[in-house]
Amino acid sequence: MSDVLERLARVLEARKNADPEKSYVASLHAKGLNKILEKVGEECTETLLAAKDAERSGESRDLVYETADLWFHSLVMLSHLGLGPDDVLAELDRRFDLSGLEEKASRTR
Ligand SMILES: N=c1c2ncn([C@@H]3O[C@H](COP(=O)(O)OP(=O)(O)OP(=O)(O)O)[C@@H](O)[C@H]3O)c2ncn1[C@@H]1O[C@H](COP(=O)(O)O)[C@@H](O)[C@H]1O
Repeated sequence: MSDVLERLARVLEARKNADPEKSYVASLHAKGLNKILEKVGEECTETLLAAKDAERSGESRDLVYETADLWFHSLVMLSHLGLGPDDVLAELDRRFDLSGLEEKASRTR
């Protein structure tokens, strides 16, 4: 799996102290949590609409694009609150371990 989340998280962290006139991420931090949540909500709605379109048309490019926007703005939200992708990945990892799926898969190999 790519390390893009880690690299992006480092950039987002650095943008907390950047000039809001020069950086989109810094401008979101400067506007505050409500603006960031508004963007997460917008991108969520756009993702749902793109998923319905993808089902109808069989074309998934817009869905991938909107999902990237949603993930990106979710990462900005986490960063604003002192969290990062590692926190979410650790939670997913914990749930995966709990499910025992990995162990079951290795038994059938
Ligand atoms: N991955 C992204 C990324 N994805 C989406 N966006 C921006 O998110 C916005 C999407 O919101 P909309 O589609 O609603 O566009 P908009 O109407 O311009 O937005 P608003 O005026 O409503 O806020 C656009 O301005 C996109 O440019 C991103 N902006 C930045 N990044 C990454 O963040 C890094 C830092 O960005 P800067 O802070 O701009 O340097 C970059 O190097 C990129 O890697």
